[in-house]
Amino acid sequence: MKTLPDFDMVLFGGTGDLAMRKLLPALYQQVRAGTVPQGSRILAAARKPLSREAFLELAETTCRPFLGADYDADTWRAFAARISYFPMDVQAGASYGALGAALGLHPDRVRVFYYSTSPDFFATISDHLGAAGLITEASRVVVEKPLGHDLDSSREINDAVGRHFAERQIFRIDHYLGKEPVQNLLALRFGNVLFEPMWRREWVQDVQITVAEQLGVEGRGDFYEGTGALRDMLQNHLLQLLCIVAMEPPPSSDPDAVRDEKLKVLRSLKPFTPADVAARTVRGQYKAGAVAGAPVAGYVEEPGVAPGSRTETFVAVKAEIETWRWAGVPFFLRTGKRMPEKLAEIVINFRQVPHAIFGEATQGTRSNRLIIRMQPDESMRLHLVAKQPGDAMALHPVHLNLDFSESFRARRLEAYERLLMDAIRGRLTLFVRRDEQEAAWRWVEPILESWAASEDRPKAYTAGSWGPAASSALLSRDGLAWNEED
Ligand SMILES: NC(=O)C1=CN([C@@H]2O[C@H](COP(=O)(O)OP(=O)(O)OC[C@H]3O[C@@H](n4cnc5c(N)ncnc54)[C@H](OP(=O)(O)O)[C@@H]3O)[C@@H](O)[C@H]2O)C=CC1
Ligand SMILES: O=C1O[C@H](COP(=O)(O)O)[C@@H](O)[C@H](O)[C@H]1O
Repeated sequence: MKTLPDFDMVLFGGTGDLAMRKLLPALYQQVRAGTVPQGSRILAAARKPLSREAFLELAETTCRPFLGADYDADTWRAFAARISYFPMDVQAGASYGALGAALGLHPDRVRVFYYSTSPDFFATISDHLGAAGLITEASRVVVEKPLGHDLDSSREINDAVGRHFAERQIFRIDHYLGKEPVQNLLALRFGNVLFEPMWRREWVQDVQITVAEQLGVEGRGDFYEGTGALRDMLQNHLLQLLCIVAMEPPPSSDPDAVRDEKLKVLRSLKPFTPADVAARTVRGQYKAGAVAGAPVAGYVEEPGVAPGSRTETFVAVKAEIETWRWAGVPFFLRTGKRMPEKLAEIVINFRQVPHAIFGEATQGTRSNRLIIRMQPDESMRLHLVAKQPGDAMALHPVHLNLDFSESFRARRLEAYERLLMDAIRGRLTLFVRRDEQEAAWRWVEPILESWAASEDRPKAYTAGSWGPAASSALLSRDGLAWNEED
């Protein structure tokens, strides 16, 4: 892998869940891969009044389980040597002095500010960085999702960040875009001629996107209460996946060429009327149950969750794209916490053969579908039927493995690892542009408004199930069912 340019990365929220589970492990992996130049530095900042040594101890203990067999003490030492820690309140302008002194004057050196804190701080941090003169031409800022809680608040944050950083310096991260199978889907669609003629309403019956988690809110109840599954997952991750499936071939892989096409998809999504919200969305909230054989509490019993909370932990939506390519093809999206398994997949269900010369055997539900799986395993499989060896013309479901993981022995990069490296290199293709983000908010807002105005509560589902029964009904009304393929 190519070496990165010399960089300084300032990690606001350096003691937080995201930093410890994803960001520091991603940087460690790059040190291990030998791509991080000797002089590059990681400057972690958070409120806790820790010494550098205490922070490093906390980081090692917390990150180690996420590194698994890739942890080794020598590499960790080499990684830790690049880290410093700044105890500071990001709201206090005076606390940026020490950070500025450490960063020094290096106008050409890549400087990445990663905002891994609540989005409530993004404007303030940007203002203080600007006032302290810490934003150079070679600076970038990475902002986490969800950005705001609706269109207006996302605009306010984008305006505030945009007062100090040009759009080309703003990296709005959506880690689902960094997942290997998503990259591979782009390669499959735009690197081959085979699928393009079939990638349209004439041949595609429906598309299903599922992101299911076994986890609950994992101590993030306070955060989740004001967020819910629609804002936390669907507004960003699932809609970005939908864009990758549905976009027209871009003229190049240039960031704006790709993002222009995604924007067109978001702008072509059929808007929701209040009646549509009732008919085309389902929201659920888990109650006590069992996941992976262990009993788990219901959402309202989680710390930080208000009694009687109406926050949804599950959402399913039927989306429609009003273009010649996709008219009439339903895109079903669902995501939820405390589901039976961790599963993230995109299923493209192609139409069945128009005339079945082999009888019913070719009409089975298992064939003519492409499954792009991001979790738990990473794979891309085309499900077909083939003749079973032997005398009789008996057909049997088979699949072609399209990601050729056997052919490529290189280590697969974790999504955050790829995206952090892209941010350091200044590559914007896998990051979300402001207009895309706002189009996504515009589309989900009527759902949020209808839910807020409604007397109805989210439908209860037992932890460890696939969500409320209404989720299956959303598809069965079209004579369809969620994929249950292994
Ligand atoms: N966790 C996840 O899986 C994901 C998180 N995100 C987003 O990433 C961001 C961070 O999330 P997460 O790590 O979970 O949040 P946490 O609550 O775990 O961490 C928040 C971090 O912000 C720091 N912080 C809070 N207040 C201040 C302050 N006044 N001054 C300085 N530092 C402060 C905390 O420091 P201290 O510990 O010292 O108080 C802590 O390091 C959020 O925007 C979230 O929406 C996005 C996708 C996934
Ligand atoms: O962005 C988020 O994603 C995680 C799930 O990510 P995954 O890569 O593990 O599927 C989710 O748990 C979290 O609530 C959300 O903020």
